[in-house]
Amino acid sequence: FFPTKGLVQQSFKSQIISSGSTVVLHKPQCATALQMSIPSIINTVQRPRIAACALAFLLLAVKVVRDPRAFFWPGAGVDSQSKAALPEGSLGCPFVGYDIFSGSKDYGPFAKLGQLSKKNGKIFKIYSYGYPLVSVSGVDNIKSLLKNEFKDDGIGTFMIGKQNIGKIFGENMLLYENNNEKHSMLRRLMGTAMTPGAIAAGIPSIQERANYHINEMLKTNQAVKFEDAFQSFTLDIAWKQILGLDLKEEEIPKFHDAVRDWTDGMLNPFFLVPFKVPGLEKYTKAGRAATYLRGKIEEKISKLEKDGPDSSTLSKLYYATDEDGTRLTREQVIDNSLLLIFAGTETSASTLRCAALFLTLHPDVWNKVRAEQNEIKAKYGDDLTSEALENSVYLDAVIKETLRLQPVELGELRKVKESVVVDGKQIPKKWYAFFNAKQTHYNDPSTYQEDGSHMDHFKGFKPDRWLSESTKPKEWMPFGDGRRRCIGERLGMTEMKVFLSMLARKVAKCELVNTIDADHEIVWQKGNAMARPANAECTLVAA
Ligand code: HEM
Repeated sequence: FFPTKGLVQQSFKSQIISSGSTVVLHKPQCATALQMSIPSIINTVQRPRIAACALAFLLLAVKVVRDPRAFFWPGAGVDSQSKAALPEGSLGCPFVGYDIFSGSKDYGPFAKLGQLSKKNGKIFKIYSYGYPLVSVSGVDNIKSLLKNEFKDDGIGTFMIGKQNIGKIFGENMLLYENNNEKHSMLRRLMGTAMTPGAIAAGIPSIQERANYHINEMLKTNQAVKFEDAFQSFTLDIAWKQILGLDLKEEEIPKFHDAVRDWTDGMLNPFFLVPFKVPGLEKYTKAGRAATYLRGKIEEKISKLEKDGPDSSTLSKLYYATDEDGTRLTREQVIDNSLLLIFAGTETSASTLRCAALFLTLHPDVWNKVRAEQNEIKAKYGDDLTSEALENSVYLDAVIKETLRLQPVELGELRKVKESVVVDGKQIPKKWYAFFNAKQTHYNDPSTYQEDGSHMDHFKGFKPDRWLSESTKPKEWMPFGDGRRRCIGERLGMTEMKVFLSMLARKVAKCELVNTIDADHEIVWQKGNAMARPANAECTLVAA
């Protein structure tokens, strides 16, 4: 009776007073008195409460009945104006959805997304981490979605959101620019660093770094880890080619660690908290790494101002000038140099690790790569040029086939500003859409096999399919599409080709040591942005 104790007494009192006599209440009488008084208690006290509860309940029931989806999966309301149906697929567990980021040993990152992609059609809906999402696959569907990018009633890029990034990530990065004009301007100016001529000028320094790492691997008699070699190689491209730094041998590991600490910080969801509070960033590893990297870029800009342009990407960004004389600001140069490191390192290193794995699993393919490189070397000499790389057609096919099997699985999330219809399916306003490259590759009619073997790493890796128009995959988009298509595609392809062509010239045989488990399956790392074989070690035999 706790909440109504006083009122029960009050009610008794009123009955006693109304009978006009003195009453001693014994226990049974007490119960009867209580029974008698319940209606009046309810009348006096509970009615407003019950009424409030009932009203709330009613409102809730109306909400659930009117749009159960929006209730159980907040944010997943439907645009009732649109006649198009929602995509197929289930939103998953109410309020929670699916953990699409979860990976597994036999699949790698995004195993859950992979499972859902296999189960559903080309366009399907899911709910994850509080967001209603639509996965879009198929080249035509993806083009149809992305053509709305940057329109006021179209789609914008979501990810973390520019306002949350702060000093550590850089507010001027192309990746977070959702303003149409600003994005176009940044891309035009940054594009000058990615032209065929600009990339060709960087080939000698990329080759020098590839040679260094391959020679280091060949020096040891032990098994070497792909991971170490490829990550160090792409991190070297970052300081040597992208930033154009002249690091002393002893400073190279410091630079590598700084990039790793900085990117680890950015990929950690908790990092955003300290970086929203100005000044706190310097107390974190990622913040200190960002300060070091910014310092290096500042030093290089001062050098460029003193000595004039050189062949680095940073120099191209610094001197890029638009037709109307617009140039990138100092902050734009710094932030976007960092972005190129962020976007280019992990992607190229992971793809190289997969390519090396597939080449070691397929000695026949490796031998063909070697035969081609021997011919190229005989024709163009030891020094790699853009011509030599362009004519390395089989090597090109190896990399494309690697990216067909292991593309970036989850494209950037785009928030849909006004409902769009793709292939007859509604993607409602305020939902998020992303392009699903792996499902696109899976469903490509020119490679499709009923048993799924066209995506199998053992049976499906066939670079030869790229050599003829009739067998060439038609649905291939590992670099995305539309206005945000990867700006570093040419540089990435060049880095990967340079490394693998030097490897093929210097190494006769690679044998895997640790990568395949007892069930003869490849073991994958689980928690990265791109698939990477775990424990990938091999022994190398020099050519
Ligand atoms: C194997 C190598 C690579 C792959 C598979 C890859 C893939 C991608 C993908 C899928 C996107 C997103 C496109 C979209 O959302 O529409 C992207 C964007 C981007 N990539 Fe790459 N990338 C690679 C290498 C590089 C390299 C080497 C760089 C630079 C040095 C780079 C810089 C960028 C940038 C700056 C963007 C954002 C473009 C924008 O928002 O306008 N990428 N990349």
